[in-house]
Amino acid sequence: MYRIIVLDDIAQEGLDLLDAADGIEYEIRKGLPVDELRSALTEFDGAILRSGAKLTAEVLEGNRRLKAIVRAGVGTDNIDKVAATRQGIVVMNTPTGNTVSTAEHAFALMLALSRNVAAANQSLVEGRWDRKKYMGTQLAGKTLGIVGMGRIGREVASRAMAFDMQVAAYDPFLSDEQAQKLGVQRCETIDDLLGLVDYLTVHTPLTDETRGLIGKSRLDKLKPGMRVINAARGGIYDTDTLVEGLKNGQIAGVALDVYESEPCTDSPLFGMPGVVCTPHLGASTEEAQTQVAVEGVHLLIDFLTTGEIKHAVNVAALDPKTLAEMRGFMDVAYRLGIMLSQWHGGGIDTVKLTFRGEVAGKNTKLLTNAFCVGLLERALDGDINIVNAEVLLRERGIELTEESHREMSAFASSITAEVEGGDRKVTAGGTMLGHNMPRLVVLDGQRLEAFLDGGMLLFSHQDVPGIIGKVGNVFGQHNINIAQMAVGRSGEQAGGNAIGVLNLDTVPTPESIDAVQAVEGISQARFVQLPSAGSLPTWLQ
Ligand SMILES: NC(=O)C1=CN([C@@H]2O[C@H](COP(=O)(O)OP(=O)(O)OC[C@H]3O[C@@H](n4cnc5c(N)ncnc54)[C@H](O)[C@@H]3O)[C@@H](O)[C@H]2O)C=CC1
Ligand SMILES: O=C(O)CCC(=O)C(=O)O
Repeated sequence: MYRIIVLDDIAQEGLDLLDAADGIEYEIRKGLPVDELRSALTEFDGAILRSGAKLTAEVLEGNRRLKAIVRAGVGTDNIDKVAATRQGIVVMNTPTGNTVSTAEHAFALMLALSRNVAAANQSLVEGRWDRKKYMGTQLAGKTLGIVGMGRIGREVASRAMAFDMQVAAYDPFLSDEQAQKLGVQRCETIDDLLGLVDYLTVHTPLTDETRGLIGKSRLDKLKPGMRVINAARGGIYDTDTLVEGLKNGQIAGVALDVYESEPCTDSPLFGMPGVVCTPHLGASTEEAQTQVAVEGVHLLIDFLTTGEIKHAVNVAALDPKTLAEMRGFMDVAYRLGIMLSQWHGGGIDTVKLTFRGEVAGKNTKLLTNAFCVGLLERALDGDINIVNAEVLLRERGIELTEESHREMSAFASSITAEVEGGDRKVTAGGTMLGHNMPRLVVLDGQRLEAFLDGGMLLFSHQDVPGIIGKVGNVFGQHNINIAQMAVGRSGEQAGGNAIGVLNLDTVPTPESIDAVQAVEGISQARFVQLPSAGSLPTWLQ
C-alpha cells in the first residue's frame, strides 16, 4: 500500500481518483503546524499540495519515506527543492492546468482597474450613485507590457490583442521570430519596455532577477499614469514603490493577486484609491482546480506505481518506455557501483564513467545516477536514489566525469567505471546479456566474463599454473561452494597479471579469505556482495 498525504484543498475529482486507485490510501491533513507536518510526512510515500502548505528544508529533513511531492499548480516556490533533491524526493508540478484561468484572472484585474469595478461596487453597496467619480479608460488602443512570455504571458497577449491592444514583451527566451509569430513587439530589456506601456503585467517566477522588478530606481522610467498587474508572485513589484507611485501619480492603478507573504490581510496598498486586490485567486476556477488535481494525482500514482517521472522540476523526466529500455543497463551501472565501492574499499576522490555503443546514445544521466547510488549506498544506509545520488556524490567532494562513445567495443553496449582515491585506482566494465543477465567484462584492465551478482570473490594474481587450484582447495576445505568461475588476463602470454572472479553460494568466512590471500602469487583477494541475480532495487522496479 502506498500512502499519500493531501496537504491543501484539492478538487473532489482528484480525491475520487485516489479513492479508486488500487494499492493507494490517502489522508487529508491540512494546516498542520511545522512539527506536526514534519512528523506526518514521515508516514507517507507521496504528498500533494497547492500553495498553502510550506515544505521547507526543516519539515523534509530526516524523512526516509517520502519519495514524491506534487504541486497541483505551477509555482513550486513553497517547496524547498534543494532539500527535496538531497533527500531523494522527486518534485513535480502540473504546468498547464491553470494557465488559461490565471491569464483570465490577470485580464479580469486589468479590466477591473480600467473601469474601477471594485471601488464602484463598494460605493454603490454603501448607498452612493457616483457616476462621475469612476471615469475609466478604454483598453483598445493602449499598450500592454508583458514581462515573461511563457504559458500564461502568451495567453494574456492573445487576449489583449483581441481587445485591440498593442503588446510589447520582454522575456530573455523570446526570439524575434517567436515575437513576430505571436504578434508582439519584442523588447531587448525591461527598461526598453517600461517607457512604452500603459499597462504592465508580469508572468514570471519570483527569482533574484525578478524580485523588485519595479522598485524605486525604475519608478520614473514608467509612463506617467500607467497601471500595473501582478498575478504571478508577490515580491516582483516592491510594495513601497507602488505606494509611492500611486501617491505621486506616476502609477494610476495597482492590481494584485499575490503577495510576498501569504496569507496577506494587511498591506499598505489595501484601501488606497486605484488599487484592486484578490487573495491569490488566479487558479481558483472549477476547471483549473479539477485539471490540476486530476493531473497531480495521476503524476503521484504513476510515479509510485510505475516509477514514471513527468513534469519534474528537480530531476530529468523518466517515462515508462525509457525506464523499460534503460532498466537493464541502469542495473548494470548500479551493480558496478556496488562492486567498485567494495573492491576499492577506501575514500574515493574521482569517478570516471565511459558509455560505449548503443547505450551511449540514450539518457546516460540515468546510468550515471544509478552508478552513484551503487557506489554510495553502503556508506549512506540506503538513503539514496537516482534523484539525489549525483548531488550526494558531489557533496562528498568526489569529482565525476562522463564520456560517451557511440562506436561499439566487443559488446553492443557497455559501461566502464574508473574509481580512484588514495593511491588505489580500480576499474570495471559491465554489459547486459539478454534482458536480465548483467555481466562483468573487465576488471582492472583484464578481460573476462563473470556473473555480476551475489557474493563474489575477486582476486588479482600472477598468471602462473596452480593458483586457481589452490583457491578451489581453500574453499573446499571451508565447505564453501563455488557457483561460477571466471579468469582473465591482459596479454596473450602467461606469466603476467591476471584476475579471478568466483561467484560463491555462501558468504566466505574471514579465515577462508585470509587463506586465499596467503596463496603465493595472489596479491589481493576481496569478497564483494552484490544483489542476487534478477533482484532489482525498489527505485528500479
Ligand atoms: N496567481 C496564480 O494563482 C498563479 C500564478 N502562477 C505563476 O505565474 C508564473 C508564470 O507561470 P507560467 O506562465 O505557467 O510559467 P512559464 O514557465 O510557462 O513562463 C515563465 C516565463 O518567465 C520567463 N522569465 C523567467 N525569468 C524572467 C526574467 N527575469 N525576465 C523576464 N522573463 C523571465 C521565462 O523565460 C518563461 O518564459 C509562475 O510564477 C507561477 O507561479 C501560475 C499559476 C497560477
Ligand atoms: O493553488 C493555487 O491556487 C495557486 C496557483 C499558483 O499560484 C500556481 O499554480 O503557481
